[in-house]
Amino acid sequence: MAPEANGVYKPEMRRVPTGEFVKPSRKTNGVGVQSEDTRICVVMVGLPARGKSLIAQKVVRYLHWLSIEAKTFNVGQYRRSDTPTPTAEFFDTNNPEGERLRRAAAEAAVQDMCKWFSEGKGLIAVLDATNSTKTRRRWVQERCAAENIETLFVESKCDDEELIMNNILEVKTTSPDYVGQDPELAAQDFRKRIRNYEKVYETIDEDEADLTYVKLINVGHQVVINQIQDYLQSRVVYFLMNLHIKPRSIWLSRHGESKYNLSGKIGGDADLSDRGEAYARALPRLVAQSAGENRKLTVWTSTLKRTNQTARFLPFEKLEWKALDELDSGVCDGLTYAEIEERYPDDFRQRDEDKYNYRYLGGESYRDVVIRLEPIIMELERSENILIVTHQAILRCIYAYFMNVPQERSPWMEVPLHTLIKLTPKAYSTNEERLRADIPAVSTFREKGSSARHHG
Ligand SMILES: O=P(O)(O)OC[C@H]1O[C@@](CO)(OP(=O)(O)O)[C@@H](O)[C@@H]1O
Repeated sequence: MAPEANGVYKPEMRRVPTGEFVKPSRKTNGVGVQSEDTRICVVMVGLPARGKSLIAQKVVRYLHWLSIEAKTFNVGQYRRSDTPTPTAEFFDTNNPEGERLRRAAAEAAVQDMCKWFSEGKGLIAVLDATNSTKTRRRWVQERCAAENIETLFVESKCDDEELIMNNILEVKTTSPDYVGQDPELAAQDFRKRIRNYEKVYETIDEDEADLTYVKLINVGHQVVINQIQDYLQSRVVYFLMNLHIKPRSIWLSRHGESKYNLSGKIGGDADLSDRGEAYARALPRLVAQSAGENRKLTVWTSTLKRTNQTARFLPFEKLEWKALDELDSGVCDGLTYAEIEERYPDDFRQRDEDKYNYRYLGGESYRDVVIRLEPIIMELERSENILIVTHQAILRCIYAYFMNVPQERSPWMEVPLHTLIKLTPKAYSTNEERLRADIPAVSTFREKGSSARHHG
């Protein structure tokens, strides 16, 4: 039986030893929700430099990771086709030409979005613009309602000067509106633009009590929610509630080389090899080098011995998560890839064909792992200063979330042993640094399509 029969995901069915090659039906969105009829437009609201684009981009990335088709429609991009580098005066509401062009850009974006929905391309769109007046919001809501699209307004209110300054800094260096301009002049102009918006800005209030909305006050500080309608909306809201946009990094490492890694066996709960042990001893230095001597981190490990042994010399608080245990390889646990190819040739081939969806007989697929990792991602979004010591498949899934790696590629990424990865989320992408410990280890990487037999 297909574990997602009737489009309803039943967690208890996850480990049914069918080994069946399960490809989620088009009717499900991969998290097991039958939501074909639900289409949501997430409407961003807020002054410039309040992190709206960052929030929009994070929501879309999170949804993609969960296999929910989503897309951002950025009104600024539409406006730029007519007015590529406007000055602050363009945004003055007393400037009728500016008003006309801005309205036209909003209309073009909404029109494209409606087309995107009607072509069945996705479930959630994010309309990224200031939508700063009640009239504009009502217009968006009515336009969407006419097309049977739900609206979820997300207002980012922020009076934390440091956060606003950070955003202005980021904008003046990265915004396409100011390409090639003097950064100081760009910042001045941008501040003027904000003042123009402030003159007409209306926060969401009682007059709009019929709208579905979330107000994020100083992102991560306070959240007000109103009229949430359904499961998919509440899912987005829950994610938004956990967000903060303070600058931070996340550190990731696989455990040190294990005795199973040495012999090419997968799964199990083996001890570290001698070289793995050396990595565990070297890790505190490597972390200090990357995070700074005085930074206090919290270390998350799986419940398996190899991650605990790797983390044991780190002078930090440690937390064990079952959800971080390696992908369950079911009946193949303890075998080498060559043995799997020999005993289960069809499975071996099927896994190669679609590694993300292939579920081991009595075990898990990468898709299953993503679902069990969701609480980890939520907790990571809420936290700062986390180092995760985990396994190859788990690390690939977490990495894919931050780096927006598509499902066809994520299970095939090379994540070497004895390497510390530092990820630093930025407004429009995530920076990555890799620090290698000078301790050799086997490679556990197997390329798509390659026979495993000659590896023994
Ligand atoms: O999905 P693939 O590429 O098989 O990688 C996952 C495998 O990586 C391994 C090593 O080969 O993980 P681990 O890092 O825990 O040692 C196996 O235990 C696990 O089955």
